[in-house]
Amino acid sequence: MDLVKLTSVMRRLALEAGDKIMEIYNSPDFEVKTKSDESPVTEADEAADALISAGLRAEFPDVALVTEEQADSHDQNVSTFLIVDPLDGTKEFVKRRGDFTVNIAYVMDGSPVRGVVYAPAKDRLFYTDAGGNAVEEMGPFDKETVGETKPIRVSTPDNNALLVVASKSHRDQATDDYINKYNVADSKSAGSSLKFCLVATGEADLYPRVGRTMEWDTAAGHAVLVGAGGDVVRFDDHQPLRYGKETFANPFFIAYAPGVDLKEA
Ligand SMILES: Nc1ncnc2c1ncn2[C@@H]1O[C@H](COP(=O)(O)O)[C@@H](OP(=O)(O)O)[C@H]1O
Ligand SMILES: [Mg+2]
Repeated sequence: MDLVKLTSVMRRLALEAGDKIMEIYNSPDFEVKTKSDESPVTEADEAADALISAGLRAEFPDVALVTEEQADSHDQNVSTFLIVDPLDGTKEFVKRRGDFTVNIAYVMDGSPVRGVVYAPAKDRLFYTDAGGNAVEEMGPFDKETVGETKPIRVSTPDNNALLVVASKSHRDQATDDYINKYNVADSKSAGSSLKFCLVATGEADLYPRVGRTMEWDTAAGHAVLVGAGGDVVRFDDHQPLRYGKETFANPFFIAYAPGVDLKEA
C-alpha cells in the first residue's frame, strides 16, 4: 500500500462525500428508508457510498473493500482491507443534529492503521497522516490542497475527574452502570465516530460502548485515536479490538486515553 497516496485519496473522497451529504442535509426534505436491521438510511448515505467506493476502487483496485451500504461486500474473509461508513450517525443526520461523519479506514492484518473521519456539519476533519500520526485539519477545506493541520494527542487523564463521552442515540442503562464505576467530572453525549475523535483530541478521556456497532462504524475513528496515542480494547477482556471478524460485527469496547485506570466489565 502506498500510504502517501492513501492519505490524500481518503482525505479527498471524505471531503467530496461530505459536500454531497451537506447538499442533501440542507435540502428541505429527504426520504428516509429503513434497512433490514431497522436502522435508517437516506439518499445521502447512498450518494456518499457510491462516490467513495468508486473512488477507492479506481485508485486501489487490488485492495479488498468493505462498505456498509453494499451488503455483498460484507461476505468476505479478509484481514487487510479498506472499510467505509459513508454516513455514520444517520439518526443524527435525520434529526438534523449535526453529529454525523464520513469514515474511511485502512485495516492491515486486523488493525486499523489509517483513517479519516470528517464531520461536515461541524467543520471538523481528522485523519492519520502518511506516518500514522493523527492530525486535525482546520477549515475551510480545499479538496486539492491540505490546509493548516495540527497534531492531536490524547489527554493525561485525572482518574478522580474523568471526562466521559457516550452515544447520543444508543445510550442505555448498561452504559450508565459502567460509567458509574468511574469518578466522572463531566459526561457528554455525541453521535457517530466523533466520539473517538473527542478522545483523540483530549476533549474526552473515555468512550465506553456497551452496545452494538459494526467495524465500519469504528475503524476510522479507531485509527485516528491510535494515531493520537489512544487505544481501543474489548469490553469483556480488555484485549485489542480486532478487525476482519465474521460479519464485521464488533463486540462491546472501550476507547480511552491510556492514563485511564480501566474498570472491569
Ligand atoms: N443494533 C445495532 N446493530 C448494529 N449496529 C448498530 C446497532 N445500533 C447502533 N448501531 C450502529 O451505531 C451507529 C451509530 O452510532 P452512535 O449511536 O454512536 O451514534 C450506527 O451507524 P449508522 O448511523 O452508520 O447506521 C449503527 O451502525
Ligand atoms: Mg455507521
